[in-house]
Formats: sequence, structure tokens, C-alpha cells
Amino acid sequence: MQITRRLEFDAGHRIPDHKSQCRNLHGHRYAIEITLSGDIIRREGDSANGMVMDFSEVKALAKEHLVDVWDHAFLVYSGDTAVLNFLLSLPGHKTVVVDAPPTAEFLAQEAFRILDALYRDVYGNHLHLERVRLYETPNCWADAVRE
Ligand SMILES: Nc1nc2c(c(=O)[nH]1)N=C([C@H](O)[C@H](O)COP(=O)(O)OP(=O)(O)OP(=O)(O)O)CN2
Ligand SMILES: [Zn+2]
Repeated sequence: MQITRRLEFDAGHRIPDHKSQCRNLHGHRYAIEITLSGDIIRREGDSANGMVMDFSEVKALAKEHLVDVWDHAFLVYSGDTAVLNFLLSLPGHKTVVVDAPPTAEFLAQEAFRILDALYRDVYGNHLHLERVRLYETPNCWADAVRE
């Protein structure tokens, strides 16, 4: 069985080597869809009975460790020194430094890496992260899947 929880956040970025518009500083209303696999929990009287994982728990973990970190941040490539140095000169600016250009592909992969460590099989129902789908726009997204 698979379940999916969607969350949204706003962030700025640029793709420094891009041949067109995306080299400019701009932002997106990103959406992230987190898909988990596992068996349905059968435990009478337990809050999670009948679920793979409580959607509210899926959200709470993603929010604390990823969404709240990236929301209203500028996601900047460490190699983009012009923008990085500018952002670091702004007192208190919310800047997240990543080690590759912040494309949808890279952000999906990075989100998968962060989230994979969070969703643990505490009920013995083989729970694991299956896929992270990262929407950069309503028309453009990338999927990071378990290899
Ligand atoms: N494979 C990728 N291609 C592009 C990425 C990316 O992350 N991976 N990113 C961008 C830009 O950041 C940009 O924000 C996307 O722009 P665009 O193609 O214009 O997308 P829109 O949804 O705004 O396009 P519309 O045609 O206006 O709907 C570019 N490429
Ligand atoms: Zn963009």
C-alpha cells in the first residue's frame, strides 16, 4: 500500500548556468509530495490502526526537517559565489546553501535524502519512503525514487 502527503512552500532560487530566464533571481510556490510504502497497521485501539502512517505524522516530520527549513528561504548553490556572498551580507537572511544548482531534480533528490532518514518502521509494517515528487511549477516536477 502507498500513501502520499502533499505540502507546499515558497522559496527563491536561480540556476546560474541556465541559458535563459532561470539564471535570474526568482521564486516558486513549490509543492512536495511524499509517498510512503508499507503494510496497513492492524492494532486495535491504536491511533494508527488502519493506516500505513498517520498523515499528520507524515506532515509533522516533513515540516520540521524540510519544509520549515526551505520555506521563505533562498536556495543557493555553494558555487554561485556572487549570489552567495550577497546573501551572506544580508543580516539575518534565511539562506539555504546547497551543493549543486537548485534544480527541481536536485531539490527532489536532496529532499529524498533528508526525508528518508525520518520515516522509520516503528510498527513493523515495512514502512519506507518510496518517492519524493517536487513541483517547481504546476507544470514542471521531478521525481526522486528509491534506487
Ligand atoms: N529539467 C529542468 N529544467 C528546468 C528547471 C529545472 O529545475 N529542471 N528549472 C527551470 C527554471 O527554474 C524555471 O523556474 C522553470 O521555468 P519554466 O520552464 O518557464 O516553467 P513554467 O511552469 O513557468 O513555464 P510555463 O510555460 O510558463 O508554464 C527551467 N528549466
Ligand atoms: Zn525557477
